[in-house]
Amino acid sequence: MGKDKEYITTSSLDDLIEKAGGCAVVDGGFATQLEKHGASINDPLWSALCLINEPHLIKTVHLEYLEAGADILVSSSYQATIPGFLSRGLSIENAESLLEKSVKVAVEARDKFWDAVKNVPGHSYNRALVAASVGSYGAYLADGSEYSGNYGPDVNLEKLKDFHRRRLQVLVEAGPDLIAFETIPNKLEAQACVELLEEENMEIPSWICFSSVDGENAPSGESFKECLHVINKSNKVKAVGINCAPPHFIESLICKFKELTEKAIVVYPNSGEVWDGRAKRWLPSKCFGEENFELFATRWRDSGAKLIGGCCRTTPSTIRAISETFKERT
Ligand SMILES: C[S+](C)CC[C@H](N)C(=O)O
Ligand SMILES: N[C@@H](CCS)C(=O)O
Ligand SMILES: [Zn+2]
Repeated sequence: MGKDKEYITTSSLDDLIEKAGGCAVVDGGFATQLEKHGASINDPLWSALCLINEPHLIKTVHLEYLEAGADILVSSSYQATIPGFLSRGLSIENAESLLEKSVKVAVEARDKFWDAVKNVPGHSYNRALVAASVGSYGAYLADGSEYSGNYGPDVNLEKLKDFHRRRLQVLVEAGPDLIAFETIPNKLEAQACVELLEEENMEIPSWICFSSVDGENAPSGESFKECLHVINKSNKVKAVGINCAPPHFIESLICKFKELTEKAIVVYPNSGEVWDGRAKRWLPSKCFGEENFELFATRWRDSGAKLIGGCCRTTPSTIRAISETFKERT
C-alpha cells in the first residue's frame, strides 16, 4: 500500500531528480544566450520578441543548453503574454499560437537531442524535461517590477489570476512536462498562481520561484515565511525557490526555505549583475564573477537544493560547468 502510494505520487520531476543523482540541472539564461546570437531584445516583449522575429534562434539556444548538460529546459515564454502580443497588433489567435510555439519548440529540441544521444554508449545525459516559463505580471509590465513587487493599488488577486489564466491554459495545452513560475515578487502573485493551479486543475507539476533583492525577503518586503505559507497548501506545486537573484544570496535562502517547506528547493540565480529596468540593461556585479558559479552550485547542492541552474547572464558554459561538477561527484 505504502509503495503503491509512493508510486502514484511520484512525478516526472521526482524521477528526473532521482535519475540525476539527487540534483537536476536547470538550463541558464535564455535571453542572455539569444543575445549572444545577436538577437536584439531591448523591447517591452524582451526575450519573447524572438517568437515573432527570430524563432529559429529559440531552438538553437535550447539545443545549446541541452548539449551543455541541462536536465530541464525553460521555454521562451517568460515575457510572452496575450496582452503583450495584442499591443503589437497581433490577433488573439496569433498570440496564442506563439505561446503554443514556445513550448513546442522546446519539446522539439528536447526530442531531437534525446534521439541523437540516447543510444550513444556511455553518454551522461538524462532525457530532459520542458518547463513552460510563466513570467510574473511584473515581467509583462516591462518596468523592472519583478524586482520590486510594487504593482500599485489597482492590482488585486482577481486581476493577477485573470492575467495569468489564459496563458497558462494555452501553455499547458501545448504539452510541457512542468510549469515554471518565474521571478514572482510578492505574496499576492504567489497566491494567484496557487489558486489558478487548483481552479484549472493542472495535472503537471509546477515550481514557483521568487526573486529577491535583499537576500532575505521577497522583493515586496514580505517575508518568505508568509509567501511559502500560501504555497505549502498546494499539492500542485512540487518545488519552490529563487531565480534571477544574485548568487551570494542563495545559500542562506536555501537554509531558510528548508525550514519553511517540505517541497523540493529550486535555485537558478543570475550572474549577480543588476537589472536597470529603466535603461533596460544590466549593471555590473559588485562582488560576483561567473567563474565562481559552479563552486557555489556545489554548496547549494550540499545545502539541499534539488534543482540548480542559472538565470540571466549565465550561459551554456555556466551550465556545462555545473553539470560536469555534479557528475564528477555522483
Ligand atoms: C528578468 S528581467 C531582466 C526581464 C526584462 C524585464 N521584464 C523588462 O522588460 O524590463
Ligand atoms: N527565463 C527568462 C528569464 C527569467 S528572469 C528568459 O531568459 O527569458
Ligand atoms: Zn533572469
